[in-house]
Amino acid sequence: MSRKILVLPGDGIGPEITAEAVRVLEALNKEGLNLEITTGLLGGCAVDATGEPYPAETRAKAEAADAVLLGAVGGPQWDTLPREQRPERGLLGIRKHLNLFANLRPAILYPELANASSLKPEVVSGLDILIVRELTGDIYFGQPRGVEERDTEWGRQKVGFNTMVYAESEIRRIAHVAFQAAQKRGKKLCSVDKMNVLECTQFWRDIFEEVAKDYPDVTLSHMLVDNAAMQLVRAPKQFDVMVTGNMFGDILSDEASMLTGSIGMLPSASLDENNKGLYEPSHGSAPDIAGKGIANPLATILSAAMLLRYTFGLEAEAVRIENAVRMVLAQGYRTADIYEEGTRKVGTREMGDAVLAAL
Ligand SMILES: NC(=O)c1ccc[n+]([C@@H]2O[C@H](COP(=O)([O-])OP(=O)(O)OC[C@H]3O[C@@H](n4cnc5c(N)ncnc54)[C@H](O)[C@@H]3O)[C@@H](O)[C@H]2O)c1
Ligand SMILES: CC(C)[C@H](C(=O)O)[C@@H](O)C(=O)O
Ligand SMILES: [Mg+2]
Repeated sequence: MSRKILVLPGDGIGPEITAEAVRVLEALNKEGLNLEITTGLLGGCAVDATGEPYPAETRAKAEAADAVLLGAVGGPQWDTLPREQRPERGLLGIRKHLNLFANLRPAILYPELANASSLKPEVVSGLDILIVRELTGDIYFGQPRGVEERDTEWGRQKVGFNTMVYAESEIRRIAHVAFQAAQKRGKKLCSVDKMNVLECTQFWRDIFEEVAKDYPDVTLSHMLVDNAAMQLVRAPKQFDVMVTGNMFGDILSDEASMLTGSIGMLPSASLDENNKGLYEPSHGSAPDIAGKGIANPLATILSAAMLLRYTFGLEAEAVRIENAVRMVLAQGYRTADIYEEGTRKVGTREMGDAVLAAL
């Protein structure tokens, strides 16, 4: 049986960075992994071609695939479209459609990038955090949402609103993913919420306390999100696995990426209950550098490693890719975002070449 991978390059730097990850997968495929790689449209490029950010053809391809590798979607040229047609809706659409509720975002500092980190080397050296972000609930999807005219305490006027909502079953299933991840790592889980203000997240905390009884070997702690944002830059190594809702996870994972040197280093896996997954760098389409051939492809290449690990159980091949990335960093190859004096500045394609050579 072939292993079916759907590649969705998307917009901006998406096609440039996925091309390098696909070259890595194809190189390994020559050794008989039986990967069957097809491509499709998601995001702004899909809107331009079909009028929809997540067209029916892509939905069918996504259903048929075992795993999806995504570049990134979005860009200013689509920001003024009606909301339903914006590229980001395509991304939210595929996450919801495939039930990809568990988003794993590992923030690992490679020793060679200690000086590229936003923090002092002694504060970050050896950093290895896993952020588990719930991905298909929260204020991102909650109803009601919109803009409408209402009577308010300041008179009748237009009001914008979104709703933060989590069902008990949604909290339980992400809690199990997080506790099990913690069991495999340092047996320490920090759940991040805003229970001092938001009922929804008090409920989140209460459910986590209940689920904790199933995992007596894991130490559960709780932290308010504002403090967590501060602690991440003060003393990030206090964390091992962090778990939080969709919106807080979005923000904290971008913050954590800078501890690793660049957002161009942070891969991610978005999984359903059966390890069908979508794999993508945590960053966006970077319109400011798109088409210049200078984007860092390593987050996408590392996402391809996660794809082999989580969807196909190909641990040895995943480790090979990760070791190749370590090797190119040790050899001094740097894209502009992680460049420092004394290293070799390369573009997207040359970085891909270096990873292939290291493989
Ligand atoms: N998963 C996704 O598809 C995704 C994620 C985030 C943002 N977006 C979309 O991307 C567009 C741009 O968003 P943004 O500017 O806020 O965030 P962004 O992550 O695209 O860019 C933020 C900054 O990081 C830099 N950067 C990002 N990836 C890089 C890489 N691989 N190598 C080097 N530098 C990199 C960019 O040049 C920019 O300066 C928006 O339309 C947004 O909605 C998509
Ligand atoms: C583009 C956007 C919808 C997306 C999100 O907020 O989830 C992105 O920021 C991410 O982190 O994957
Ligand atoms: Mg984000």
